Amino acid sequence: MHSSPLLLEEPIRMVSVLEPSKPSFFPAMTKIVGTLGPKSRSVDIISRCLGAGMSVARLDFSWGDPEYHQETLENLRAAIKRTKKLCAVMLDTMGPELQIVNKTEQPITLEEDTLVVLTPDQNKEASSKLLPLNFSGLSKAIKKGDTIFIGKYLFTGSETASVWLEVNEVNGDDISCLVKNTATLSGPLFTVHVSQIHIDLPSLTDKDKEVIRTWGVRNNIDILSLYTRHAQDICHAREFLSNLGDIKQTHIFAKIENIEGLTNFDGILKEADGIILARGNLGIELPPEKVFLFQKAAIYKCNMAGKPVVVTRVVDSMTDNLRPTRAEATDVANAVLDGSDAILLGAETLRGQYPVETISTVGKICAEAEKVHNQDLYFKKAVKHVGEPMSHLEAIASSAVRAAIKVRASVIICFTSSGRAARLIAKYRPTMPVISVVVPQLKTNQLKWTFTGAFEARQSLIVRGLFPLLADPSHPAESKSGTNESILKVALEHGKAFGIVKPHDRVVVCQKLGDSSVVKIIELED
Ligand SMILES: Nc1ncnc2c1ncn2[C@@H]1O[C@H](COP(=O)(O)OP(=O)(O)O)[C@@H](O)[C@H]1O
Ligand SMILES: C=C(OP(=O)(O)O)C(=O)O
Ligand SMILES: [K+]
Ligand SMILES: [Mg+2]
Repeated sequence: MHSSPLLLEEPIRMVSVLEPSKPSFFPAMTKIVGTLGPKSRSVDIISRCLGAGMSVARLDFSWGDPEYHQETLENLRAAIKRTKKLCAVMLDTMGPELQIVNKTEQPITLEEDTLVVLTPDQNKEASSKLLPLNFSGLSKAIKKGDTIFIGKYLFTGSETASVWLEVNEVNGDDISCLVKNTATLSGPLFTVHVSQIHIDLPSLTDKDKEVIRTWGVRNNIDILSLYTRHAQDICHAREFLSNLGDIKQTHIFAKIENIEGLTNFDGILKEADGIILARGNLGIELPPEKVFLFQKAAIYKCNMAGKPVVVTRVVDSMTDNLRPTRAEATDVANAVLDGSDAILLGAETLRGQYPVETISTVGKICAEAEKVHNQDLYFKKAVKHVGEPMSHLEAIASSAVRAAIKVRASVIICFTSSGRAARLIAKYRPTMPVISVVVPQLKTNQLKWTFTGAFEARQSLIVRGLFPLLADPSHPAESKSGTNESILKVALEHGKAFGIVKPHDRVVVCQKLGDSSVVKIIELED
């Protein structure tokens, strides 16, 4: 891997640190995924989250029933209507996640140096002596001396409510463990992580399939987040989706949670539409001094492949605090400089006290980091990596970005149907927003005629720098004629309303005229 010595544009003027960041009407180029739950499911709060810059909502089926998530989703839809802001929907599966259900929800205190038994008998009640696990195969996969981590669902790492256990003895299906630190586990659900073992459960479990087949299909989900250990996991999930009508278009994001996913990363990246670096679990699995290395190596590979990459667990402490720690604030900026497309918030929005403030704080940090990202160096690396001869579309996309930077365009407008052209432009990390104008196409499945475009538009809401606009379906006939003038007008109006296009600005447009793809530079009047 070639790593970059210069992620920052240098030298940074020291006084720029003291210049207040301009209040921006426009969100950061880096996208924010918010997990919706108890503290973020009313129409009012979701509207404010959208206003603060959330562009993807994650509904996590590791927890909650379909009716609960449906209610949240209906509220999201109402908030989208109210705010007129687009938002994609991500369904997160449970996969082979190990969990302990605490039916009584009474807090459980585990004392250092005492013993606790993990049992697969889920009829038992959780207590400080016995913890019922949702998996019966663990005793066969584990041995004396292994380490087990148990945390609150969406553990943040900053709470004192996580516990480390050391396996003392395996007795049939039961595992007796030594408690390494005193902690009180609270809440209805705890996540269990065992380092470096293979959990013999499919990545897409029967429960996940049921949720996708019913809830996912009913709601036309845009993105599926899949616990991934192997490229085959993605292929299987895609095959499963292919038989489910419209959601065969759903993008599959591979969530890399453990060493298996890390080892098979290249193959997974080839098959997936995007990658989520689940640093919560990975951060436990890897030695602390190696976490940054995986992050940088993985993001680089995603960037060069032109596939979106999402980083999780950035501002855990904002679950209970209005300000992030310095380490967290710096970590967000570094994730942007490393090249991530989006930041995923978990506990912060799901059960945190400040979901809206967290989104806006993370957005502000991202925006500052984007300003000093060394685009020039990045661009050269990306072009070199592609090599020559380039495909036509790759040449067009990179030229559009280069031209836009050279003429200081305020925005790039890209016409696209499949979304491919817009994603390729984003790959070259333009410093200005890209309005991806998705032009609907009429298609039929022999039963009915429908327009494509809505999926494609929403799916770009997780890509750095892309701001989709779904063109009016009354336009597609015109797009065939290749002029698109009236759609372009709408896109410019949209840019003006957003505050990113002003009179006399230069704009780069990428579109097809007849059979040729063209990049043109236009100078606006007033
Ligand atoms: N409806 C459209 N009108 C004009 N140009 C378009 C349209 N859709 C795509 N293009 C242009 O065609 C080229 C291929 O884009 P791409 O997104 O790969 O389209 P698709 O895969 O849907 O044909 C790009 O230059 C893009 O800007
Ligand atoms: C996002 C993560 O996991 P989960 O799906 O459990 O929230 C993570 O581990 O970083
Ligand atoms: K999950
Ligand atoms: Mg996790």
